Amino acid sequence: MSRPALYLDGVSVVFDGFRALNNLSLIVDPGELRAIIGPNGAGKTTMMDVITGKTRPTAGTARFGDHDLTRLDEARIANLGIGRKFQKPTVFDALTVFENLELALKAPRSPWRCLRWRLDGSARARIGGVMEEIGLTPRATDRAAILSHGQRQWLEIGMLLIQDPELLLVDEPVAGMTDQETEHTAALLRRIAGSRSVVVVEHDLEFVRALNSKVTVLHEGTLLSEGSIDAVQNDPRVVEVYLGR
Ligand SMILES: Nc1ncnc2c1ncn2[C@@H]1O[C@H](COP(=O)(O)OP(=O)(O)OP(=O)(O)O)[C@@H](O)[C@H]1O
Repeated sequence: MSRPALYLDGVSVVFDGFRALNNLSLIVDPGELRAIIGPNGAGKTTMMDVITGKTRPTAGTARFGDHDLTRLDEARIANLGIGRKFQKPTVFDALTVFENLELALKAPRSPWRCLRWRLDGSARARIGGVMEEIGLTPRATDRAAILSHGQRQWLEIGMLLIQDPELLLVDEPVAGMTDQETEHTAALLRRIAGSRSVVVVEHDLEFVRALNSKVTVLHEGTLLSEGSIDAVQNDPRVVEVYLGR
C-alpha cells in the first residue's frame, strides 16, 4: 500500500481550555477524494487550519508525505503543494477568466522571477488545460465579474489547480449554488481527485452523496464515523448526534 498523503494522529487543539479538536485521527490516501461532514462546531474548520499551518495542534501528529506539518508555517506548507479553497471566492472581478488563471500561475514565484515571467506556449497550454478541466473555456475572455456564482467557484478551483497541488482542501464549495451547478461541481471534484488528493468539507448531504467518496463524520472535535455515505447515514451514533436532530 502507498504511503498516505495526509496523516493525522491523535490531534488535539485546545483554545482557552475548550477542545476544538480532541484526539482526531484521519488518513487520506494519494488520489483519494474524501468528504468531511459534521454539525456546526464539530471542528471541521479547525482541522483544515491544522493541515494548512494556520493553527498549531496542542498535541498529536500531522504529516503530509514526509513532512511534519506541525513544524512548518503556512507559506512553507502551501509550497509543499497543499492548496485551500475558502468558501468565499477571491477571484479578481476586473480580470478575465484567462487572466485570473495567468495570475495564479505566476503568483507563487519570487518577485524577480515574476517580473521575468512570460506567457509562453507552455503557460498558454497549461491555462487552456485548466480552463477545459473547470468547464470555462467558452468564457475565457469574459471578466470574472459577469460569471455566475458557480462559475466563480470553479474559476477559483482552477486557480488552485494551476499550481498543481498534491492535496486540495475545499471548504463548502456548493453553498449558494443551483442544483445544476452543484452536480457540475461534484463531477469536477471527482475528476480532479485521482491525480491529487481532495478533501471537501460540506453540509449538503445530496452533494456529498454525488461525490461517491468515503465520508468522515466529525463530532465534538473527534471522529464519530467513517465509511460510505450510506454506512454513515445508517450509523446510529451519526443519526443521534447529527442527521436525526
Ligand atoms: N480561535 C478560536 N478560539 C476559541 N474557540 C474557537 C476558535 N476557533 C474555533 N473555536 C471553537 O471550536 C469549535 C470548533 O469550531 P470549527 O469552526 O472548527 O467547527 P466547524 O465544524 O468548522 O463548524 P461550522 O460547520 O459551523 O463551520 C467551535 O465550538 C468554535 O467555537
